[in-house]
Amino acid sequence: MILESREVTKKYGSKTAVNQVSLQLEPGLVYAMLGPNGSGKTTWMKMVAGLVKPTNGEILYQGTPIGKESKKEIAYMSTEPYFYNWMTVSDVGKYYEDFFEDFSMEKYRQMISRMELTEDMKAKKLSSGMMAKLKIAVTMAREARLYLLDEPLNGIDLLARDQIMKSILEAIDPDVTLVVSSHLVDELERVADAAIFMKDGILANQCMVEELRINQHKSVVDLYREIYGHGGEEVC
Ligand SMILES: Nc1ncnc2c1ncn2[C@@H]1O[C@H](COP(=O)(O)OP(=O)(O)OP(=O)(O)O)[C@@H](O)[C@H]1O
Repeated sequence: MILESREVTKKYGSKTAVNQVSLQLEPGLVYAMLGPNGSGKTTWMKMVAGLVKPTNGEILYQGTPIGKESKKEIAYMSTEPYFYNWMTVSDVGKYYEDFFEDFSMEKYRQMISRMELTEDMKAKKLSSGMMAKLKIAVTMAREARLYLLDEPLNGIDLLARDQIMKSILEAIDPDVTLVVSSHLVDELERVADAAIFMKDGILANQCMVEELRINQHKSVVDLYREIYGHGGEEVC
């Protein structure tokens, strides 16, 4: 196990964004984190990244509470804007290199070229899809053990999405863990080993994609429809 979330709760005033979420992540697996808007995906990821403190419960990274050390090995890509307008793609790499010991400039250059970006492009002139690609490139250029990608496919066109997911998967070692949130359920299903379903801050369901297919003859999309369409009583 690489990460354990033990009855983790986050409250913002009277709003409970994440409600007693207990789950375990195994090394080498790709997790699809699914759920409608406001179901708590981002809040949970931010807590794992050490950016938001749980109100209750604890998160253990390799058996130790998350903190300064875990931040060195957990790479988080947020949905929020990242870069200063004046930066070029090359400046973004240098900026990250200064921040993260595990940042590999070589890996960054490879990711940039796969994303069809060039080093002299200015951040302020990038389209939203190109900006999304740059965020992925800079995040995946870290040699982390756990990557949390919050909606990485947002703003990226249909044909580029498959290529980008492929680049993300190729950028990691086989024992590395990836958690990807997205509303593009069927696209994530194609690459995910496991699915985590969040609903109103609660962990509504969790399953292995292959087991779901073999044992219940269902796809992740089918289960998604059951959980969010009819109350979520099904357990996989
Ligand atoms: N800083 C904050 N202050 C107050 N409420 C917040 C804050 N951040 C999140 N929330 C609330 O917590 C709930 C969960 O939000 P969160 O962003 O984690 O959901 P999400 O599943 O990532 O949604 P989306 O798919 O829209 O990104 C929402 O009701 C949201 O309004």
